[in-house]
Amino acid sequence: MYKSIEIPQLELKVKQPVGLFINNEFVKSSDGETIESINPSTNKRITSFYAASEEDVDSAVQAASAAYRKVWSKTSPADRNKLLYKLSTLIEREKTTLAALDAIDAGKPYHSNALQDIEQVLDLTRYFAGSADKYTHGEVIPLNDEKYAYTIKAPFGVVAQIVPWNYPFAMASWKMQGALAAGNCIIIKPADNTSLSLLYAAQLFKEAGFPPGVVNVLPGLGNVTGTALCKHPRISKISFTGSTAVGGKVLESSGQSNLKDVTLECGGKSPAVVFADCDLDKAVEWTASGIFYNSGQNCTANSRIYVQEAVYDDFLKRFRKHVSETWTFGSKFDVFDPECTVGPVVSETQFKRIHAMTNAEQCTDDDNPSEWVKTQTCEYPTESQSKGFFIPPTIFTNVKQSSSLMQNEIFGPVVVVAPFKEYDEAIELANDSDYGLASAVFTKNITTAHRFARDIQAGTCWINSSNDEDVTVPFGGYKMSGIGRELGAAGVETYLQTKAVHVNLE
Ligand SMILES: NC(=O)C1=CN([C@@H]2O[C@H](COP(=O)(O)OP(=O)(O)OC[C@H]3O[C@@H](n4cnc5c(N)ncnc54)[C@H](O)[C@@H]3O)[C@@H](O)[C@H]2O)C=CC1
Ligand code: BAL
Repeated sequence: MYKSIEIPQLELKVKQPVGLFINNEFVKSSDGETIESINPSTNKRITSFYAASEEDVDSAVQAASAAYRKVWSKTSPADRNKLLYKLSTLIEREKTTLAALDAIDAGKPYHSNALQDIEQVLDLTRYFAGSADKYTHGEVIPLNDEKYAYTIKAPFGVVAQIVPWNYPFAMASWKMQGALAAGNCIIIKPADNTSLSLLYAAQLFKEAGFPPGVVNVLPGLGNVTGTALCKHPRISKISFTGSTAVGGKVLESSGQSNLKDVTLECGGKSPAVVFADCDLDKAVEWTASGIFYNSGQNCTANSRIYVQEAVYDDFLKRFRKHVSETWTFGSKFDVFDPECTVGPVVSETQFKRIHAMTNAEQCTDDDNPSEWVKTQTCEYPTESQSKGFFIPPTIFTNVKQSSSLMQNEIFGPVVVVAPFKEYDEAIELANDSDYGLASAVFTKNITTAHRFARDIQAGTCWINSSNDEDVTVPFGGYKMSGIGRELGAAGVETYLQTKAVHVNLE
């Protein structure tokens, strides 16, 4: 159930679990199916691991249901606090390995990105440890002299969680730690192309003292393991992060099975609006990191930048220069090189998808590809330099608002920059999207800033920053970007249902 993975850049030898984690044990899948993990920096195989079948999903549900009934529903918030806190100390001990696994599996630059993910996981594990006895209270509601009511916040019991590949261990932790703090047992499916860090972390939950069956990790394919989780009648809640298309399928499966509660965190096409009165250099820095961090594979990436006409040319000049100097593959095409700030995209599928979108291979009547102006701030690596999925930071201008580049989520290091004249036009352009996840505004005018925050149709608005997250602040989307919120108090509350108790003293 373990394989050895060597990471020579850190002189690290990892004893990697490769089984399904059910009842605190790593086991083979019932049908013996496996998945290969590929290193996107090299396009070479790392290892393979077991993939859960429908039967395995059922075994995990049985394990989680039994654990909930016999043990976990009887634990106190204080016990859950202690277990989560202990978990945080183990994650801290294993920080290097967890970050290194995400670096080789997802192509994350180790120094500037993968380590930051684990720092965030540490913050949120401590935060949710402290939340276990704070966001789980009901309330008392006085009715009349003889009657009152109170509410109990009750966990769902068994919840399923499906996470994507852009922040493998961090996205899992956003969901797991909150659900556990609220008192649920969980079955979590990592993305099939980035399962290693979560499998490694599974053993830390056991070491921390979580009883068997409380945490189950089922790697597997979306249309097998994911579908079986979405349709299972004994799972009461599902939380999903990934594409809007699959988010729709999760909702559909819930409707066709048992109306399980659904939280969705889906795609985005987040605008950044740069007013002429802002600090232009700071706006350049924030919007560049807001699109090129994690190679643009962020649901909140500011992939559309609208700049007020008076500073449009100046912004573009400074933006191109800053990106070419700061956002780089590094000379070694190695995510462990401290110079590397732009890693490869996660897979060959994503590489080809982004290539097709940016080379007008999927154009509609609304596109104007012959007029697009495209700047790449560096070259693709040659075959001898790297066989990895590196895509140069790419800046488009002269793109119509209705164009696919402007409307569709690209999920790569690709940004479109366009001019606007006045506030009303800016807000209209910014809101012209099916998505509504995040937004950013750059201005020194306090009225403009807060007007924008009021008018923008998005779950997050950054004033004079971008893609700035904090585990205490709720996160989620308007429109087709999702349903519900994660992180902050919402990260626990979303895993609780309310029971009303009516008391009659007559
Ligand atoms: N909002 C976000 O953070 C993310 C957005 N995306 C968007 O989706 C595009 C495609 O990426 P994909 O890997 O195809 O995302 P995806 O939505 O297919 O994958 C996300 C997760 O859902 C699972 N899944 C896939 N099909 C499923 C199904 N039928 N039922 C249940 N679970 C299923 C996958 O195994 C994975 O764990 C990206 O280019 C990007 O635009 C992708 C990943 C994360
Ligand atoms: N930064 C975590 C959520 C996302 O952007 O995909």
